Amino acid sequence: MADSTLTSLPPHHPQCLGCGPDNPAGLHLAVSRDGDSVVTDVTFDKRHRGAPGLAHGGAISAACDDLFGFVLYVVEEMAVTRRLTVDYLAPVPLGQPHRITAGLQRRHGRRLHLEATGTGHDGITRFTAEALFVVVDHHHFAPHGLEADVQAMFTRPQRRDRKDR
Ligand SMILES: CCCCCCCCCCCC(=O)SCCNC(=O)CCNC(=O)[C@H](O)C(C)(C)COP(=O)(O)OP(=O)(O)OC[C@H]1O[C@@H](n2cnc3c(N)ncnc32)[C@H](O)[C@@H]1OP(=O)(O)O
Repeated sequence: MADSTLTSLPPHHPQCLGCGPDNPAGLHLAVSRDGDSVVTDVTFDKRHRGAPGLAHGGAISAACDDLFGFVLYVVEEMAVTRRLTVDYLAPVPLGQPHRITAGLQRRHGRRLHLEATGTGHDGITRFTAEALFVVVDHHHFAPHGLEADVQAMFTRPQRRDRKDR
């Protein structure tokens, strides 16, 4: 991504499956904010193979889910996935970059309705996704992780946004 209007966002945490730089099995998504949307350019490779030469649907789903987790930086709420739906419109070839764009479609109380679109650099939209996230507080995470990590996650959006693209 080299667009000048984008603001890069920090990973959820270093070991996150979607965006963690230290997760050897991760997708290593680099995510930026573009207004009220978030974007990432993902290139699936042989680790993400489903059918020969094509990305596994679960890998595509994971990329969408994690990107939805970055809309939370825009909404400035912590929330988790309650429901995720992916429409696989066309096979996604390995080795070809796809830009996924996600944003908030509407909010009802704790319910955040999110939507995403994945389009190849050839202009073909190959998948779309919708999700229901439910707003939670730090008690949701605290029993399962280090308290410091949880607190960092809650304060990071405001502290670590940076303009560098
Ligand atoms: C270190 C930090 C790292 C943080 C790192 C963050 C990384 C982000 C990564 C991407 C995101 C993920 O993968 S998250 C991981 C995968 N997801 C999870 O593990 C979540 C597991 N599920 C849960 O914990 C729970 O079900 C919750 C918290 C989602 C919701 O439980 P709850 O709090 O009891 O809420 P509940 O009453 O059931 O539902 C809330 C509201 O939603 C409505 N609702 C519920 N289901 C539906 C539905 N299918 N369609 C419509 N509406 C629904 C209910 O009617 C209610 O409306 P009303 O009464 O309010 O009107």
